[in-house]
Amino acid sequence: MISVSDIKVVFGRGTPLEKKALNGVSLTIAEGEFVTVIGSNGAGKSTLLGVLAGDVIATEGRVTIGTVDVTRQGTAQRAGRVARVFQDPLTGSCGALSIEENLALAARRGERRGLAPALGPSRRARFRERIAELNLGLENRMGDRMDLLSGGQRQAVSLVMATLAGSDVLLLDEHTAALDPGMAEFVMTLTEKIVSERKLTTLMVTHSMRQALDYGHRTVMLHGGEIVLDVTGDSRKTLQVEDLIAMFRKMRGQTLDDDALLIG
Ligand SMILES: Nc1ncnc2c1ncn2[C@@H]1O[C@H](COP(=O)(O)OP(=O)(O)OP(=O)(O)O)[C@@H](O)[C@H]1O
Repeated sequence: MISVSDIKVVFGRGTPLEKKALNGVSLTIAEGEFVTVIGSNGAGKSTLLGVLAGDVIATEGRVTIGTVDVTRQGTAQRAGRVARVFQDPLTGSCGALSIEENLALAARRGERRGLAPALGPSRRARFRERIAELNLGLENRMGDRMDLLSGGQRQAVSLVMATLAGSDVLLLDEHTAALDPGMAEFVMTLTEKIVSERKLTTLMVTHSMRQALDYGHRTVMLHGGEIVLDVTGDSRKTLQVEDLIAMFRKMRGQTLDDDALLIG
C-alpha cells in the first residue's frame, strides 16, 4: 500500500520563481491497485511520481510505502521497491550497454555493490527467458547495444527491467507517449499483463484520456497541484473521454485545441 498524506512541494521557496507544484495531496493506493493520473501541463503529475520515487523530497507531508515511512528517503534507498519507466525510451536504460547488461544492472537495483558476478549462466538463462516472453525476437539479440533497439522495443525491455529487482511499486511517466499508436498499444498490453501478474501497485501518468479510462482500476486528475477528481468502480465505468475533456476545459477555462491528442 502507498499512502501520501497532505503532501506539499514548493520549488524555489522564497525566490521570485517560487512554485507550489503540489498543494496538499493525499492519496491512499491499495496493494496491486493500478491508478491512472491525468492533468494539464504543470498540474503536478511528474512531481507526484518524483515524490514517490524519491527524487523530489516533499516540503511538507508524509509518504509511506507498505509500513515504511519513506518521506525523507532518496531514490537509492527506495530503488529496490520502486521501479520507474520514463517517457523517453533513452532515459531508463543505458544505450551503450547490451540488453543483457542492462538487465543485469536492473536486477541488482537496490542491492549494495558486491563482488558476486552479475551475469552468471543461470541469470543469463533467466533474462533470456523473460525477454523471449515479449515475442519480439529480442532473445536472439541479448548482446546488442540497447541504442540499436526501436523506442517501443526499448520500452518493452524497460518494463522487464522494472520487474527484475522484485519492486512492488511501478511508476510509469507517459511511457508510451513517444511511441507510434501500434507500439503504444503493444506496450500498454504488456504493462497490464506485468502489473496484474506481479500485483504491482502502479501509477501511470498519461495525457491520453482514452488510456486513462481504458487501463487500470482508478483515475485521478490533478490540477494546480491538487486532486480534483478521483474515480473508481462503477462511476469510472460510466465516465466517457468526452466527460474528462469537458472537465479539462472547465478547469483551464479555455477551449482545448488538442482534443484529438487527448483522445488518442
Ligand atoms: N525542479 C523544478 N524547479 C522549479 N519548478 C519546477 C520543478 N519541477 C517542476 N516544476 C514546476 O512545478 C509545476 C508542476 O510540474 P510537473 O512537472 O509536476 O507538472 P506535470 O503535471 O507533470 O506537467 P507536464 O504534463 O507538462 O509534464 C510546474 O509549474 C513546473 O514548472
